[in-house]
Amino acid sequence: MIRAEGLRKTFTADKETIEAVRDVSFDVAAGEVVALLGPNGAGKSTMLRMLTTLLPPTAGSVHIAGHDAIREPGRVREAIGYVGQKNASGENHRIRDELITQGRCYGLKTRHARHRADEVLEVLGIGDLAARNPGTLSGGQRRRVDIALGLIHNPHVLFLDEPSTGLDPQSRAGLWDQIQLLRREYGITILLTTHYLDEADHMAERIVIVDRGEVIANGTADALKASLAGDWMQITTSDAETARAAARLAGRMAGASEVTTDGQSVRVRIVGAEAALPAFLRLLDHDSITVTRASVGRPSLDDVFLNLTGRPLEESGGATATTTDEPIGATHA
Ligand SMILES: Nc1ncnc2c1ncn2[C@@H]1O[C@H](COP(=O)(O)OP(=O)(O)OP(=O)(O)O)[C@@H](O)[C@H]1O
Repeated sequence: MIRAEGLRKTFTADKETIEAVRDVSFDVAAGEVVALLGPNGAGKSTMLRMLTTLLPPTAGSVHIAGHDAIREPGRVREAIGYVGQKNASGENHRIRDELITQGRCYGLKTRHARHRADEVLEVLGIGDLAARNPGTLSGGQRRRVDIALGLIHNPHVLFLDEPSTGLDPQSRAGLWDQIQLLRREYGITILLTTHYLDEADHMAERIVIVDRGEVIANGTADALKASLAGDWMQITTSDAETARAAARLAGRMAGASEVTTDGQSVRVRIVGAEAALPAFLRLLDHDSITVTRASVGRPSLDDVFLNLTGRPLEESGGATATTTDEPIGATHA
């Protein structure tokens, strides 16, 4: 449904050349929800603007729903909805009227535009706001109006540029549910950009990680975590010296890639942590090391980004506030 091949964009500002997007290629299948995840300035918005015909690429090609975005921009615009970072609605018109006007701009007959306006308001859970002016809405409600505007002409593909930036956690969760519902109701293909790890993890079936204008990884969250970061196991001992002795044992285990201690605790990044933990506990027992707590867990997407780039997404201008490693089990000795 979406195909980008060898996409490049070079800007010139103050005699400086900025390679915002460098040789990017990826596909999105019909009905998929894919997130472009990367820190501020990674090139996500620039990619989206090229995919949606708003910006001509310096090189490369874009096909959406079988249409060439450079040669047939009109056909592409008919097939897509685009929700940018800024609010799309004005301040002073009633929401339903604004939706109908937008539908008319897309060539819908007035009756059809009214019907679609009611339908999208209902699907997005904002039917009761139809007569309100956008200026009176909360951030989360207003973002839903933006999405309603992007959906009015019943597009095959919806592009969302940072859909939940600036929203509180409750509004973000509500918006995610609505976007999932859209996909279930309409089978719509969705490509969103985000610098929130939890948004990519929660929303997307596949994640394309971008950094400095390039795609550095592409896969499901589970596959990226499994292949690029490894599971972890953690134990707590009686004191710091014992923890250091346990860490030395962990370092000798097959598949252990990173061993760290923090006071009485030892954390080990290891392939197949669930299977490795009993073996580790047996080694510790053999050396008479008492363990008071043991757990295993999966890495977060932040670990994936760190492994790929050598720096955490947060330091790179991404947001990790609500993301932590996911525990997959814990035992107490
Ligand atoms: N019109 C422009 N002129 C010059 N440079 C630009 C222009 N638009 C974007 N850039 C630069 O291109 C790079 C990529 O910007 P882009 O907005 O695509 O990143 P992003 O990943 O969407 O970031 P954010 O998450 O902050 O929105 C940045 O270095 C940016 O400063």
